[in-house]
Amino acid sequence: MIRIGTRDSQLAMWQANLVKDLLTQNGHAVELVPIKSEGDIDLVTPLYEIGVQGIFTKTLDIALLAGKIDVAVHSFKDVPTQLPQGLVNAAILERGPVKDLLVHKGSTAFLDDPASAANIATSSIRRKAQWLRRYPNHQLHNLRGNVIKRLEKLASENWDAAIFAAAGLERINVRPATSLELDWMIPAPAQGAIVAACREDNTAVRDALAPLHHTDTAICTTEERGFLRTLLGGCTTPISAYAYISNGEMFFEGSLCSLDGTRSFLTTRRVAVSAAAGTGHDAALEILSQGGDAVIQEIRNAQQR
Ligand SMILES: NCc1[nH]cc(CCC(=O)O)c1CC(=O)O
Repeated sequence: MIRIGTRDSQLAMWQANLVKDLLTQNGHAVELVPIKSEGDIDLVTPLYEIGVQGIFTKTLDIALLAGKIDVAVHSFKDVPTQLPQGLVNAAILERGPVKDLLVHKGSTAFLDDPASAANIATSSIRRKAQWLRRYPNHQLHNLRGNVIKRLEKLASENWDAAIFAAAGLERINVRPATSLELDWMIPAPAQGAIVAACREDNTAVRDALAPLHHTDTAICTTEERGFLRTLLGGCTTPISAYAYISNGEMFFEGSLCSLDGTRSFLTTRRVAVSAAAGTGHDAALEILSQGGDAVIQEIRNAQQR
């Protein structure tokens, strides 16, 4: 029996059920194990020694390390670039919707006029920075919680719109008709991809997960996360990256924005898939050498306050 741990948000359940269905189709016996909260899990080893990071992923990672579950399913964009010791990303599933969406309330006139005023909700500093760069006069508001809570909050507030990952809304079938894709906004590294992690030494589960691995998605998200790792590491950051593969080539774009959106760096790469490894790292070094290092220092200082 393969035990898949899942948190109880609708998106987490959807993702865990996808992995369950795929494993079941391959003849495995699978059960879902609800993981309540960090407080419920007793562990002898202190967290800082395990090296678990990642606000959305650590509860499941701890359950994996404690042997309470065999598989943890995560939104790959929530997974720190530095994995806890003893765990592996055994399968990176084929990517779903990648882009960010604007959920609005019927009117989007404020999008066409750069001098317009509007109230836009998002707690992501990546989305804030890119938005302010394009619409410097708009007012941004914090909006936290799971997808359903955020949609409810948007409806109850006097805001014009809020920004969501397309994957989060479309997978659980709650994308409102009043929404549009932000084709100009570069997504978070690994947005729209799902990863199934397990213990490094659990060869039976690694073998079971191997057929779920999607090579092109893995190549692209590895470079996106490499870009993030070289620039800053695992914190939430105004760092975006997106890569896709077409006709044997990988097209990569990565950007870094200052928190207020006034300065931004963009770099693009086009490489043969066979030479993709290191593209994200290389792109990050270019941005650092062109003045991005000063922006990164500002972000670090702001996060220490
Ligand atoms: N930050 C939380 C989070 N982690 C993954 C998703 C959506 C699914 C995905 O991008 O894979 C979301 C919600 C959002 O950003 O709106």
